[in-house]
Amino acid sequence: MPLPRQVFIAVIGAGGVGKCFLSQLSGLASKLSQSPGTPYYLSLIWLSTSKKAIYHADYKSLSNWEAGIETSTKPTLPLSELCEYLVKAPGKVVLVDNTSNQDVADSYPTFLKKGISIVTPNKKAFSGSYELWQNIFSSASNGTGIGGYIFHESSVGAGLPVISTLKDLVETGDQVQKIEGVFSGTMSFLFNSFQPTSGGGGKFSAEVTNAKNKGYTEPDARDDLNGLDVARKLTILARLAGLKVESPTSFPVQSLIPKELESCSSGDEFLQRLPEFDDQMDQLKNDAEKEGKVIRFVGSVDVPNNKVKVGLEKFDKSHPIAALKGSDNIIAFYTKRYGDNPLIIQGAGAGGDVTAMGVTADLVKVLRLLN
Ligand SMILES: NC(=O)C1=CN([C@@H]2O[C@H](COP(=O)(O)OP(=O)(O)OC[C@H]3O[C@@H](n4cnc5c(N)ncnc54)[C@H](OP(=O)(O)O)[C@@H]3O)[C@@H](O)[C@H]2O)C=CC1
Ligand SMILES: N[C@@H](CC=O)C(=O)O
Ligand code: NA
Repeated sequence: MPLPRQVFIAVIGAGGVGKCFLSQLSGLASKLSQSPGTPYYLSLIWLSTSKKAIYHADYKSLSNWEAGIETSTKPTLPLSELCEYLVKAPGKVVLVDNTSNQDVADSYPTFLKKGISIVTPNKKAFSGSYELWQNIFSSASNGTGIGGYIFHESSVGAGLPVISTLKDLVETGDQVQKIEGVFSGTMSFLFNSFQPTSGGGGKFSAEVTNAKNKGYTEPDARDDLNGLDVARKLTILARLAGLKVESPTSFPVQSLIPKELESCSSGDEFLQRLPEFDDQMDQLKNDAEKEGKVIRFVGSVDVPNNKVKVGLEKFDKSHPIAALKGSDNIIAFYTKRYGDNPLIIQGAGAGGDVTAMGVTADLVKVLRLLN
């Protein structure tokens, strides 16, 4: 029987998602090490945050990473040096980007061209410029060339199988006509708690803080409230459906950031001042209530008409979108094959563990391909 091959794992980002991923990785690694005949075993060789890193020059596996990264005094390396370090590893490498950093995203083509595979929940790589999107996929192998593999399931709907489903629809020749629903765990949680269908609900600003504390928001919650997070997800889905969307700001996106707070210099200052605007949100809620409706933050991609939009809409209380709970997303694919009854995916759309699950599942897909 051939000896199992070592696959080296490098992780950038150890926040809410990163920590959950590392815990799932250790479960996966120990499961693999106990299964007879496994073709590979996993070694964590790199872990970094924005300032610090832990790694060994001789590619020895990292142990006790949690304390290690906490107490490390080693500065992180520039991305070009990280790439050089990983390229020289004595085996295949998978880079796991658990940041929301644009520079890391911009460097994917470089890593991929060197044969390093990537799995990530970072939306910025796939919703930045169309040129970056093309560069990433022309540098990747995904079955054809010599580059690394890339998967990004958790960049839309966290661990929910949204991207894999859309790819399956497109690759099997279905025609996607419309994709619509609730694409943000934060926005879902905010409106489900601020205006539940049963009445009552908390103050909008307090729910924003709750969403942040639960790990649903982007590192800066303004990236959720300005609609850009949903716009990024729709950009990704629209591109996968065949539309050449130039950027997440190339279509109408409604922002919930009050004008007066657009100039806040930090996310913390923004959260501190947000309660001053609770009355404005209450007004929207009361207006909807008078019509017997609730407000929810939704988005849609209309493929034949090449239209994408993101913003608030009112829904009857009996509508499935109105009845969502917690951080649930609901995503409906209207296609030629599915006709009037769309294919629907629903479930938690944010949170460390459910997001890390999509990343870990992508890692398993890469491992199968590396085999
Ligand atoms: N949270 C969720 O529910 C979901 C998140 N995602 C995506 O997952 C990613 C991570 O989110 P989350 O874990 O919540 O974010 P956090 O803010 O909790 O963690 C981000 C981590 O990335 C690190 N980081 C930031 N910039 C860099 C950099 N340039 N180099 C190295 N490390 C860096 C941070 O380090 P430091 O602490 O030093 O700043 C931190 O460890 C994001 O792209 C997000 O959009 C996707 C779906 C759902
Ligand atoms: N902030 C995002 C995280 C997942 O993509 C959200 O709330 O949906
Ligand atoms: Na997903």
